[in-house]
Amino acid sequence: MWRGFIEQTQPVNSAVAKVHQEQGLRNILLVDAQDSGNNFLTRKFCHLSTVYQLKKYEYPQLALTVVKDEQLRQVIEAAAKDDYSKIGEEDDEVYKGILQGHEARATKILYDMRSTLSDFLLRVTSWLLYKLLPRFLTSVVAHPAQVQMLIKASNTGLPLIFLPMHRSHLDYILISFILLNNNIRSPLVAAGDNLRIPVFGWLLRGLGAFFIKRRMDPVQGRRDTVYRAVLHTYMMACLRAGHNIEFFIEGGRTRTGKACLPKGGLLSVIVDAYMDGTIEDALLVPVSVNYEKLVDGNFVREQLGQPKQMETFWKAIRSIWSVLNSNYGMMRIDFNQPFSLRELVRSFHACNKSKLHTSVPDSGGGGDSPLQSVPSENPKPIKSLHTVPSSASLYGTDIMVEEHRLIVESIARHIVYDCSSSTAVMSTNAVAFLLLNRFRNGVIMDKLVEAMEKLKKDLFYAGRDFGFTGDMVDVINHACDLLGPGLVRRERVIKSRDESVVMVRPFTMVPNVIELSYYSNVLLSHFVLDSVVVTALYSLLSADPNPPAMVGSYQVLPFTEEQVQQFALDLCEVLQFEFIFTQPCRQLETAIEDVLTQFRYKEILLCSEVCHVYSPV
Ligand SMILES: CCCCCCCCCCCCCCCC(=O)SCCNC(=O)CCNC(=O)[C@H](O)C(C)(C)COP(=O)(O)OP(=O)(O)OC[C@H]1O[C@@H](n2cnc3c(N)ncnc32)[C@H](O)[C@@H]1OP(=O)(O)O
Repeated sequence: MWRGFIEQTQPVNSAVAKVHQEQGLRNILLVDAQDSGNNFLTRKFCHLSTVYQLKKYEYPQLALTVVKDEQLRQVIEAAAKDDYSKIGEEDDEVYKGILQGHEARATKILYDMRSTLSDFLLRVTSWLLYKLLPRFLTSVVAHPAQVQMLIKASNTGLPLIFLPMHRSHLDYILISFILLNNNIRSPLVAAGDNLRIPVFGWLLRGLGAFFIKRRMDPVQGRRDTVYRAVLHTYMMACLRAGHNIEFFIEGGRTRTGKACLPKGGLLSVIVDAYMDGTIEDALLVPVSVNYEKLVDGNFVREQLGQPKQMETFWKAIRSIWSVLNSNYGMMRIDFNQPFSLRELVRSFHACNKSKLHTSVPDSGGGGDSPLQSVPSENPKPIKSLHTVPSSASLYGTDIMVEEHRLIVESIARHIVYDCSSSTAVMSTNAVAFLLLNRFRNGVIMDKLVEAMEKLKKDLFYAGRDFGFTGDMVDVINHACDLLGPGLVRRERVIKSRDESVVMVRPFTMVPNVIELSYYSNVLLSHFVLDSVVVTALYSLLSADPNPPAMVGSYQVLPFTEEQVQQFALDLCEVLQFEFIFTQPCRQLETAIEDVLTQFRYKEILLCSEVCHVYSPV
């Protein structure tokens, strides 16, 4: 029901509010009317008064500065000379014509790209969002301490570079909304130019979007140097002018629920800006976002191989209308500890010096992965995971040194790893994970409750945060309601004459499983290395023709820990384009050793002097 224009300050759902209180979180959709002063009007129109009182920032428009940039001019001239030399004619008029063509193109690229961020538009949109968001989200939850940390970071005067995981179109809206309402300068956000659609494109541009091509060089093998130079110069100018910047390092929304491998193009510009002294430092802020229910529908069509549908004005209107009339539960946003770019680069230099001496060159020509950027304690040949190298900077003409590429890639991977391991686990993630991986044939409610408690405990000890608390039966029912009867069904089954139990089952048709696994995959980052080690153990076991000897209820495994470790490393190499297994500043070998130690601690594996013994459970 439309809530009218008299403004709501009471929790929409008091049970939800209680959960937030317990976890020390804050629903940012609620405005404390008491803070707005005692005036009747400011209490009644607290949203209006909130947006009115926001800190005013200047958002300089930079198109003119960029057009006049000397380095950009040089790239344009170089491109014109290149084209002119291909014609093979000596005629100044022809050259002038080509040059003008390139200049006109650069100007058009720039005007299509630039943001027109406006303080007024931000305030109006913020007010509108206070009205609209509660219609389809029960809460948008952030940690006040994290917001305070951002305010402190923003007070340093350094540019903040927000690097969120991308799950939904709501991500960037809510990030800007939170920043704005906490008096932090709103960022310029890199948007794919597929979003430059009528009306919405204009609106997004005014709210901070700058539009980029999703593929730098649409024609394979031909570098679009002019485009690259415009983008590079524009971003440099933005940093110089004190703008904060945001971009989705994964390059698009995840279709599977698991983190995508990062893209280095825009990040390389930020690193360049520090390296060439344009900025003295920048604070990189990884941001994790998660939704109880995904607002953008599902990606099943695309997962089944059908092409992505283009964004259009009418499609956007239809989606907004359908979103406004549904319930998507809670959205959770976590701002992680900002990294100083200067510190990152310094520590990379320090670590990498010794690493470059200890590592063995990769035969595939891919260079060394930053996965091994910290040198081993006992220098031994390090297994290198292949990466696809870039040989030139985004600027298009500079040759990029290998170390620069490694720094960018290492930072990018670190950010994605941090974001995915600090993503709060929602009720829907936990329920989908258990139903798909443990109880595909269904499970009675009591057993599911037990499994949820155990999962929660395991994740808690591993340092994961949750988007749910309270009675587990309620949590499961809430998750099942949100997932909907198309994915999970609950039915009462007769257990004995006068006893019936609730059975929870996932639908196991392919499209339903794909959709459910989107929710479940949020937990992949937590289990992936364990799974690799277990797969290594089983593979070694099944490769042995003799049945394993038994000692009591334990099987004796005829191989050493080193063999398991080596096999696990090989598996990681196979899966390197699917997962980031550990932080780049940590050795993969160490991470695998830690998994084995955990297995011994949990008595999944027992260790004897000659071999390993493991419980078949
Ligand atoms: C009040 C509230 C208001 C609320 C309301 C606010 C809303 C207001 C905002 C709306 C905003 C919408 C936001 C939508 C969300 C998206 O649209 S997400 C999609 C768009 N964003 C992104 O993709 C960002 C991340 N992507 C990148 O950085 C990509 O690299 C690029 C720049 C798009 C290029 O991608 P690509 O063409 O696939 O090429 P890629 O392989 O990455 O490399 C390109 C070049 O980068 C350089 N490069 C790549 N890797 C490296 C490396 N490791 N080291 C150095 N250089 C490197 C090289 O020069 C490379 O060229 P080559 O050497 O390969 O020739």
